[in-house]
Parts: sequence; structure tokens; C-alpha cells
Amino acid sequence: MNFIQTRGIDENRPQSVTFSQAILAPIASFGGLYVPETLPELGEEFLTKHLNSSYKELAKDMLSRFEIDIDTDVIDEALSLYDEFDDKSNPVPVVKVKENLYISELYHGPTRAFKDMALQPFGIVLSSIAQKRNENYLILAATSGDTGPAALETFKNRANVQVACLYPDGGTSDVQRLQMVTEDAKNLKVIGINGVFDDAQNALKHLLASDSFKAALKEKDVSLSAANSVNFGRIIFQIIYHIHSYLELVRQGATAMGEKVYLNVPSGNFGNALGGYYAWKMGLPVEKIIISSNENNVLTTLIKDGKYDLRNCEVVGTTSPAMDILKSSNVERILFDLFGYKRTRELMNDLESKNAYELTKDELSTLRECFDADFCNGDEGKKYIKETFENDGYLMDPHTATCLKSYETCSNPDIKTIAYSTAEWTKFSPVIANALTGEVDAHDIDALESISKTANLEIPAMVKGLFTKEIAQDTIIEKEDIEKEILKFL
Ligand SMILES: N[C@@H](CCOP(=O)(O)O)C(=O)O
Repeated sequence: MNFIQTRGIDENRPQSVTFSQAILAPIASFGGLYVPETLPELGEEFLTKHLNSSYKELAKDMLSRFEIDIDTDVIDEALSLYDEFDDKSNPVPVVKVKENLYISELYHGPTRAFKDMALQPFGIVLSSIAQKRNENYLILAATSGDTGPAALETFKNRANVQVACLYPDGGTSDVQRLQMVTEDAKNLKVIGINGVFDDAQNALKHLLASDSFKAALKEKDVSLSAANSVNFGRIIFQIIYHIHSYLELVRQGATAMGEKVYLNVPSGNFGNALGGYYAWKMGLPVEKIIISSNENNVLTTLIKDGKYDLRNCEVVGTTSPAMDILKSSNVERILFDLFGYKRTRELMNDLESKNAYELTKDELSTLRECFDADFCNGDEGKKYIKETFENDGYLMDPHTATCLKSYETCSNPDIKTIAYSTAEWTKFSPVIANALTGEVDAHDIDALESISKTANLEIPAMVKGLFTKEIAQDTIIEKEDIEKEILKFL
């Protein structure tokens, strides 16, 4: 299968590219993104066939339907990393929390967040291509807290790959920060910036499109790619767990094969929701996708009113920092799918030049046939964390908690919901301790210990060990100095 471009084609590029070309150079013409030319149709037959399959078997078959140019032994090696998740037989448990509400736990990998679901296999795929081509790659990652640790973990000490990871200093939880700054592998550089996530992501997109930066890298015999979900190599692995989660509901007898469900997705850069949207288009029985946000609620306004408006709008720090994002990359792939490349280019140009765009009435109703949305503020989120723990015995992190509000406001309670838990409680312990007991300003390690006792949950060794590990990365810079700092590292 080949990949085409969301904003049309400039004359220097081919009509379409292969999967490996799309992941090695993820920014397309006019700053657009790559998307599959068509999606494989899976249908009920595929779902029924995989009712008794393992996650890896399902993943392998789904990937084969995309007919990507990656050798089977590389795919097998990539998928074998799911064996290292908490439960080898099921890397993504789906848990019933309330009547008709099921939570798909995507955080059982090495860095305790859903990013491992895609970045673990993606690391193998990308470094294998680089080795096969005998090329060296610089992988950029911009993170609001979860992508960074997962990208560093998957690429550390891998051949032919170096990583530069940009994070907003002060804009992540302490555990997320420690996961990054304690990484000491020689091929990794972690750079804190004085700014917000959008500054880091803007820099990443600028560098990916910059001829002069790429020429400077060429002099060092290095090519450029990215670990963020602008890269379709991420998205392809983010489709699988939506299919798996649905099959889990059928396996548990919670739903009949073919019955439609809501997918409720905590969203920032929209990669997770996009994976669900593609799964739906490939045949998963979905009623609607519900987009859950925090106070940075641009996606709620887009889906409710058709307006993406960043004028007079600044990122606010929240209790769910991984979603402190205003420029959400993957909305563009939805616009392309619904309205085509001309309109997508027009809307994205408006966003770049006017900091805003507006859908027509018809476009909004098309969008709303697929999506609904709501946002949840920090206090509401803490209330859901406390209530769900006390009434249902289930502990969730503040990102997952945003789904509880939209579950109440956007869904028909008679239809089952799969909500996605994007991170483990251990990454946000001070917020959770505050929600459960009212304690304020607890240090992460103390909050972890107290929640562990209260909820009778173990703190994974990876998280516990962070507090005694040496800080290996202490670079904090102004955003204007990012390019210089990266070139210094190579
Ligand atoms: N929420 C993310 C931001 C980057 O998203 P991605 O989908 O582009 O990787 C994070 O936690 O870093």
C-alpha cells in the first residue's frame, strides 16, 4: 500500500510513497502529513477470525492487510516486544468499571503510558530500516510527557539512530521528567525548553521541513525523522489496540459481535483517536468517537462549534499535562479524510496565517457524525478519580478521568463505552493523592507510597528506581536555540 499527502503534492515529490519512505521522512508537501491511499477492509469476518487470537496474532494480521514494505522477520521482532509488557498473554487488559463503561488499559509497557503500544515496535522497525539502508537517522521527539520517555526507551542504544527529545521544562509531571533526564545512553539527547509543548512541536515540524537543517545533518551523514504521531509509523500501531479492545468486550460477553460501541479517547495530539477512527473505517462497529480534553479544550470547540481558534488563547498548565496542547497534529488527517486535500490545505493555511479556521455548517455536521466531545477541568477530574476509586474500586490517572465527564455528557448510557486509559496512576501521584485524601504538594515519592498503601497497588520498579537514579541530562535552553543545541549533540 502506498501513502498520499494531506495538502496535495508539490512538483518535487512523487504522487505516492511507500510506508518506509513515509516513516523516514514524515512531513509531506506544503507541511502536510502522509496518510494511506486506501484502508484495508476488515469487516466482521476479520473480527470473528481473531476472537481467540493473541494480541500479536491480531497485530500481525492487521499489519499484513496494509501490505507495507517491511520484512516479516522485522515485524515479528517488533511485535515480540509486547511480550515484555506486564501480562505477556494480554498486553492491553480491558476492565469493566461501571455498567456499560469499560476501560482499556494501554499503559502496561515499560514507560507506563500508551505511547509504548506504538513506540516499542516502531523503534525496531525504524532502526531496522536504517541499518538495512546503511544510513544514520536523527529522530526528533517533542513531548508533553509521555512520548518522550517512550521514544527514549525504544531507541536507546539502537544502531544507526540518535534521538533528540524536546520537552517543556516545568510542563510535565516529575515522574515523566525523571524518566527522561535520567536516560544516559550515548545516542540520546534530552532538551528542556523554556516554553510549552506547542513550542517544542513547532520546532520539530520546522526542522523536519527545513532544507538548511537537513543539509547541515547531511554533512554529518545523518538523515532526519520523527517519533511523534505526525509519523504514520506510529499511527499504524495505534489502530490495533482499538480492534483488540472491542474483541475483549466480545470475549468477556459484554457485547455481541457487531454491536456498536463508543470509543472515548483522552486527546491531545489526536493520534489515539485517529487510530480509533481508522479502525472504525476498516470495519470496527463504532457508534461515535468521543474526544475528551482538559482545560486546553480546542478540540471540544472544534467538534461542538466547528471553530479551531487559537487567537487570544494560551496553553494553561493542568493536572493532565500530557494533554496541554493547542496545535493538535492529527486533526489534519481527519480533515483530509472528510474534506479532501484542497480544503485541508486551505484550513491548515488559515491556521498558520490567521491562527484560526472555521468549518462550514455542512462540514461541521459531517464531523459530528463521527465525533462528539467535552472537556473536564482539574477539580472535576479529581472528583471522578475519588468517586470511581471509592464507589467502583478503580484507580485512574487524571487523563483517563477526563473521559468520565464526557461519558456522562456525550454518550447514550445504553450503549457500551470503551474509554482509554493512557497512563498509569504512578506518573501523576501528587494529583491523585490530592484527589483521594486532600493532601497538597506531596512529593511524588511520598504520594506514590501513600496511594500504594491506600489502593493496595504495587509501584513498578521502573518508577520507584527513578528517584535514586543520577540525572544524566541537564540541558535547559531557550526555544530559539533548539537547532544549535541539536547540531552540537551530533
Ligand atoms: N501527549 C504527547 C504529545 C505528543 O504526542 P504524539 O502523539 O505526537 O507523540 C506526549 O505525552 O508527549
